[in-house]
Amino acid sequence: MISLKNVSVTFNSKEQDIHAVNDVTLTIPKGEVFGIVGYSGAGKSTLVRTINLLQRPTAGSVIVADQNLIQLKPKELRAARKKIGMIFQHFNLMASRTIAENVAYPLRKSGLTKPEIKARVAELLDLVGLSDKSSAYPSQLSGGQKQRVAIARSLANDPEVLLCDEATSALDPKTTLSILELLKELNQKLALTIVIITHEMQVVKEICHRVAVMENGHVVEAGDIVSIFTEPTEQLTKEFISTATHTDRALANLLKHPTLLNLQSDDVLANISYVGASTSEPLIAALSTRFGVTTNILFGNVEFLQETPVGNLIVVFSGESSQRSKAIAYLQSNQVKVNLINHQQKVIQFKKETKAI
Ligand SMILES: Nc1ncnc2c1ncn2[C@@H]1O[C@H](COP(=O)(O)OP(=O)(O)OP(=O)(O)O)[C@@H](O)[C@H]1O
Repeated sequence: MISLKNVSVTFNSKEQDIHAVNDVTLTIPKGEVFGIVGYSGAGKSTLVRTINLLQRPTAGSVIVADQNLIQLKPKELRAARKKIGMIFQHFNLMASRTIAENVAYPLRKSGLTKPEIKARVAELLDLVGLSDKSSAYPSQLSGGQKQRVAIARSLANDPEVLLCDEATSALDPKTTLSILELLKELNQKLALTIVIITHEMQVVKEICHRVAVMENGHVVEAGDIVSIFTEPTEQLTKEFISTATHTDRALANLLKHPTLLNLQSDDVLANISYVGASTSEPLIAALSTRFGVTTNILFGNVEFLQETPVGNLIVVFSGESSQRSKAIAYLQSNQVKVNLINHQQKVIQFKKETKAI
């Protein structure tokens, strides 16, 4: 559906050239929800704006629905753009027009008659759950409702692609979830291809099939959501993931209060993680019966990524050293990853870090 090949965007200024996007190649198939994450300034907005040529790349090609947008004449490009909807962080609604008029706006040159436009607007407002707000004005709506109107408007011309530029960043967590639910529904109902840019891994985790991580204009890592969450290779990706799984924060809290850990000489602290149908419970029970090793779970986070369960636990293994090693090998042979945590070193490091702050 979308193919970006060696796309670069350079902004020239007197002082310096800014390489906002640097040689990015990405393919997004039809019907996929694709996330682009990165810190502020990574180049996400610039990259996503090349998909509808709001930003013309300095180099590379942009192919959407088998058309190379860069080679299109202005009239052809206008037609192609109708098939690419876009929503923004601040909704961009017209304050002086009603909700129905806002949604009808993209249809003004569609060739539809007035009654046809009215029917289409009613259908779109129904799709986003706002049929009762058609005569209201944007100022009378909550942020979540305004984003629903923006979504209805972006769908007016039946697009095949929807670009979402930080679409939930101005919303509270509950409203964010409801907008993500709506996007998920539209993706499934309309086979809409969705590209979401965000700095929140939580958003990616909720809705995306695949994700790309950006830094300094480059895509540093990309992959399906389960692989990225369970086997990230880049440090930046790991940082983003820990914000969504909360494991790092839990570990920091435990290290801040070593009495909570209360480790004995035969104890080891570890972070264990697993993917897929196997749950940790029977395996942990087996460590006790097979090896005489007890497992104390200090923190647990189990969630579903695209219907695949992914578990992350912080545990203390207690038992005789050689039995502990056998128990850990047993977990590993059952596809459970075990990372031993050198807690003394971590506590020293943690104390240094907090002093530095
Ligand atoms: N029109 C422009 N002219 C000059 N520099 C620009 C322009 N647009 C973006 N930039 C620069 O390009 C880089 C990437 O910006 P971009 O907005 O794409 O990042 P981002 O990852 O979307 O960040 P944010 O999440 O803060 O929007 C930044 O250094 C930015 O200052």
